Order: sequence, then structure tokens, then C-alpha cells
Amino acid sequence: MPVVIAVWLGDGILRTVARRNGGGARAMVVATFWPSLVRGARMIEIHDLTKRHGPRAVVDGLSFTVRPGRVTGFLGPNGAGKSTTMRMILGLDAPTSGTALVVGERYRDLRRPLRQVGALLDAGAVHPGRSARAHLAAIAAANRIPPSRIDEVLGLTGLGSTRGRVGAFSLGMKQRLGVAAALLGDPGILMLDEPVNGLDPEGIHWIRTLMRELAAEGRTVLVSSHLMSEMALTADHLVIIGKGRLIADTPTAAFLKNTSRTDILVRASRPQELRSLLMSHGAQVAVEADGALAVTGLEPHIVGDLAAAARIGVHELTVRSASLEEAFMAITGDAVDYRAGSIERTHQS
Ligand SMILES: Nc1ncnc2c1ncn2[C@@H]1O[C@H](COP(=O)(O)OP(=O)(O)OP(=O)(O)O)[C@@H](O)[C@H]1O
Repeated sequence: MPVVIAVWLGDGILRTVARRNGGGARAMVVATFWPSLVRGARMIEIHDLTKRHGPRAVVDGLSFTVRPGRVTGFLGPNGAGKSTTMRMILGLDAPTSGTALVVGERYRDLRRPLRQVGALLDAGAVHPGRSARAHLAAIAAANRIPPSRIDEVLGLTGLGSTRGRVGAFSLGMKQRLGVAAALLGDPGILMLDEPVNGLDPEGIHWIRTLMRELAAEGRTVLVSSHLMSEMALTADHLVIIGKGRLIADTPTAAFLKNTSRTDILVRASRPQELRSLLMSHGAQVAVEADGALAVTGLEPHIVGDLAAAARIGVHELTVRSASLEEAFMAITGDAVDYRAGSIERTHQS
């Protein structure tokens, strides 16, 4: 007779079903998403969400759904409204109109919020006089989370051997402590606002890996950033906003494929002649200010071969790819509040 052992975990997920069969100690582990039978399970659902500060809409009719099992990057230029949206999801800011639901309910109506949603919004918002352990113990006690979980999350975040007061922590250590607090209730939904801020390269690698692992366990992971390049490495799906409005809701791979542009920069001894030649072979050729040709529609080796056959000297032939940030800027366009410095192209010879 098979014996079924069900383990009920934090956020109400029937996570493990182990079947033991006669003398065989074969255990079949089945991740069963029990709440997926009900609407809104492990999802963040934003519907027509608007937040006004005076006459200005900083979040403007935003609608999107964040689904489990993948890392969703919440991407937008500085001031796009990412933090405000996250604060409304967590009930810290009241929407002017629209709804933000987690697990099908408003955050403030959740019975055990920390076991359902873990969030890192502001890593600095920690009592500076406490130790990491005391900080987590206070949260655990207030939320009836077993103290044994404190050591688990300290270990998970690399803070196991950390001593001293939080006030003396580096920003990176505070970020780790914020992630530890978010994980304390073993929630099915994680929301992290700019979690790589202040982390060193090892820390960035760690947080990326952790987010992917959490998503692979079937959790919903929403992570905000204003860096396209960071999200390209971390997120499976992108929700991109600008000036509070939705710009794109797309798989990352599709976004990168559709938005990266390439052309070939060619400097030649007889550019006008080469231009006509390339166009007669189907290329589109623009002439840049310094007389160089910007070629699309032909492979680089064809461009080189055609020039060689016509005995035109090629002084430079460079394949140019739009950088990820450039692709991002191209679609956020005038939705940028604060522009950074110049954008570099990546050149490949
Ligand atoms: N309490 C407030 N009163 C007035 N304006 C506000 C308030 N809170 C936020 N804003 C404005 O709302 C806009 C969106 O801010 P928000 O912090 O949500 O953007 P963000 O996308 O998280 O930006 P960043 O990447 O810089 O953190 C900004 O222009 C900000 O100045």
C-alpha cells in the first residue's frame, strides 16, 4: 500500500508528496501547486493601477501579471515608477485608482503576509543598533516564524558568520540582510527592488543565482532594475515601464532579438562606387557624416568579397551591434526622466 506523506509548508503549498512503495524506498517528489487551483495563486496582478502625486501621474494605468516559475525583470529608467508600483503592491502606498493583488488578494488582506510575499525595498531601513540575527529574530517573532528559520536564511545569504551591528554593515551586507528578511517566511512570491545595488561582483553573481533558483522552485520573483544589461542576464521575462506607463511585457529573449540592431561600418577607397555596388546586391547603405558607409542587408563576408572583386580597397569593416542599454533606450525613448551619459556602441571586428 502506498503511503502518502504530505508536507504543508509556509505559504500553503503542498510541496512534497513522497510515496513509499512496499520495501522500495523510492521517493517520488512532486511539486504540487495547490493554490494554483484558485485564482491568483502565486501571482502578482496589476490592473489599471494609477498613482498621482498632485497633478502628476507617476504610475499611469499600469496593467500586467507576474507569474510563477520565472524571474520577471521590472525595468524602467530612473523615476519610471517601479518603486511606487512595488510600494502599492505591498500596501505601503495607496493607489489613486486600480488594483494590485497578490495571491488574488490585496496585500493588507493577507492572513500571513510574510509567508506569502517577501520583499526587499529599502536595504537601509534597518535598526542600526541591532545585529543581523536580532533584526531577523524580531521579524520572525512578530510573524510567528520559527526561530530555526533565522539560521537558514543567514546561511542562504552568506551572513552566517557575520557579527556586529547592522549600522556598521556595508551596503552590500545590508542588501544581503534585506534578502534574508524577505526569505524569512519562505514565501512563494519575492519582490526585490534593485537588489544588486551595492553588491560586489561575487554578490551580484550570488543574487542572480539565488533568484533563478527561487524561480526554479516555482516561486514568483519580481526584481526591479534600471539596467537593461543586468536584467538581460537575470530575467526570463521583462515588464518595461516608462513614465509610469507600460512599454513592453515580453519574454527577455524575444525583446533582445527584436530590438538589437546591427549594421556594418565600411570605410573604402572608392565609397560611392562601393555603395552602388552593394545596393545593386540588395544592401541598404547610408552614408555617415565622415563618408563611411553604414550597411545593412548583407553579411560582412559578402561585403568584403564584393569590394575585393571590384578591386575597391577596404580600410575598415566593422560589425556594429546595438548595446543592450541602447536597445532599452530606443524603446523607452522620451519616457526617460533622467538621462545618464553617452551610450556606447559595442564594436566587433
Ligand atoms: N511622495 C512623492 N511625492 C511626489 N513625487 C513622488 C513621490 N514619490 C515618488 N515620486 C516621484 O514619482 C516618480 C517615480 O518614482 P519611483 O521611485 O517610483 O521611480 P523608480 O522607477 O523606482 O525610479 P528609480 O529607478 O530612480 O528608483 C519620480 O519622479 C519620483 O520623483
